[in-house]
Amino acid sequence: MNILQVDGLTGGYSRNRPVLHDISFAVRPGEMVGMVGLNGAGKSTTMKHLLGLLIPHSGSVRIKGVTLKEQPDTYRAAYAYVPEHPLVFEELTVREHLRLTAMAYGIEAAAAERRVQQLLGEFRMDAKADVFPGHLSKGMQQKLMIMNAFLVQPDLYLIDEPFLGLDPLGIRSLLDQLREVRSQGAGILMSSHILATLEQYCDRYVVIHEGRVRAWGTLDEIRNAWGGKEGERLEDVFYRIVDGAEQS
Ligand SMILES: Nc1ncnc2c1ncn2[C@@H]1O[C@H](COP(=O)(O)OP(=O)(O)OP(=O)(O)O)[C@@H](O)[C@H]1O
Repeated sequence: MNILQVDGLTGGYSRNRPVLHDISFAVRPGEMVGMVGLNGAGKSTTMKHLLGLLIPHSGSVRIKGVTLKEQPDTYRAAYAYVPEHPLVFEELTVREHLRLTAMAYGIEAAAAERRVQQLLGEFRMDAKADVFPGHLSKGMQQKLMIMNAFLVQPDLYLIDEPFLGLDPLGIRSLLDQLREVRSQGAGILMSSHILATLEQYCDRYVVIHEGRVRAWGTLDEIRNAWGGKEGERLEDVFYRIVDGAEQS
């Protein structure tokens, strides 16, 4: 069973002006899917539907086989979300954020402390463990969001443009951790404009353009569908897809 299944999703911010049209794609357990598209293509709007912040006008979003309406607790407990812009509580330190997340997800205290320590080390945040977010750099705040997600160890990771604020070591740590959770069976959906990095890590791609899926599958499948040459890079295929769409 797919961990995430999006079928014919039409939606957006107002009923009479949908932003997304008939979006379909899926994420399997143990798979990383890259979501790509130009500014305004509909990636964040898609994410908001997956998070349950927007309600589909038609079509459906299933996580672990259930819609948010059918089983809200199962649906919400199955994913962790890393937003593009960090959302932090000003009055909680880094460690307190992580403890709060552990409590909210019912993670046993001793196990949570061990994981927190590991994550602080992995993301080079030991020295900042007892610091308030207002005293962290933007990239460090982003690391806090990322550590929260890995602490929960969900079945599905939803990650919005993670690379822009992170330093090269932070990016490496994120990708290493994602590889590890993927090998343990988690599904990952990651949106990004950094196509060269996505290409190194993702198993499949969904290309969104003007609110519609223009291409979906492995790089080979997408290349074949768009008449690409063998070995052509994601960036070049992407360029032809959106350029072709503009001209059609
Ligand atoms: N809160 C909102 N209310 C109404 N329309 C919105 C809102 N947020 C985004 N939109 C519109 O929805 C469309 C898709 O935007 P979205 O934010 O999903 O794009 P994106 O692919 O995430 O772009 P980017 O790469 O710039 O983050 C755009 O036309 C945008 O103007």
